[in-house]
Amino acid sequence: MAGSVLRLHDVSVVRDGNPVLQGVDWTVEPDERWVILGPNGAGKTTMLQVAAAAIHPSSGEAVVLGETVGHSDLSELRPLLGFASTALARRIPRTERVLDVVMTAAYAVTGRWNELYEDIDERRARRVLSEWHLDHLAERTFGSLSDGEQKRVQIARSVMTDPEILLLDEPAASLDLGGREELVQLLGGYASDPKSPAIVMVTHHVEEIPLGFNRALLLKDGRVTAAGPIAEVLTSESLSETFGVDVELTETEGRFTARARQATSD
Ligand SMILES: Nc1ncnc2c1ncn2[C@@H]1O[C@H](COP(=O)(O)OP(=O)(O)OP(=O)(O)O)[C@@H](O)[C@H]1O
Repeated sequence: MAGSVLRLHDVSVVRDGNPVLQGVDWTVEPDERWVILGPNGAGKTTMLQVAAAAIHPSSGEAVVLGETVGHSDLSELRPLLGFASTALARRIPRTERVLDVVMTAAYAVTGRWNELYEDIDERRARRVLSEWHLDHLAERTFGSLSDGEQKRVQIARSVMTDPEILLLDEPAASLDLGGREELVQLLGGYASDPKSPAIVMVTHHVEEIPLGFNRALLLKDGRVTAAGPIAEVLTSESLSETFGVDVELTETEGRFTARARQATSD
């Protein structure tokens, strides 16, 4: 689509009387891949929920894929918004066949089911499974997969409908080193493909930022402390300020690591 995929203008979200997001301005363009970082409770998941049009701003304006949230019927947009989170994954029946977990994402799009669609959807689901290194697991049940495999299935499901924006809430959480690296590598390949949609990923760890991610947004207490090109925004200083810890950030060949600096005694 032409134009921005997401535009937030002076967005605030109040929950239980508490400001969770305050005065957020943010624009996401189709070729951008964003990482959102910030301390626990900073409002990261809430940002994704606004971006997914799952919640309305308490004030300000959110425009998702050209439609203003709260002023338009967004049901037609749903298939164009890919979303993967642990909360969503909990709703997937453990006994469901992996192929069906991915393929059912398409039912919501077509809203119908006949042999022609079955064929097209199954072929697409198998192709998506293969892209996420899951083809050998297509006939297994979701509950029998490892955490890493389940995470990849969630992402495969969220890209099945060929979305225009992909929103990922902590996709590498709870993965061991091998699982994390496999996922980060696959996400890196996906993010680097110009045909891929805009991507927004929330994470707690800079180590989980895949190659190809080109924008970063830092949140603290519901406010954006920095947003823009990743090389400008992700610095030792900005992370230290946002997390309230004296942090040293290192970048090696496009991947990041962060650690707290040792306190020095005078
Ligand atoms: N449904 C809700 N009702 C009341 N408060 C909420 C609700 N959802 C979130 N909050 C509060 O809003 C704040 C931001 O929550 P959010 O989940 O967006 O933060 P986060 O940055 O994703 O946190 P974490 O890193 O811990 O996942 C928190 O203080 C949280 O307790």
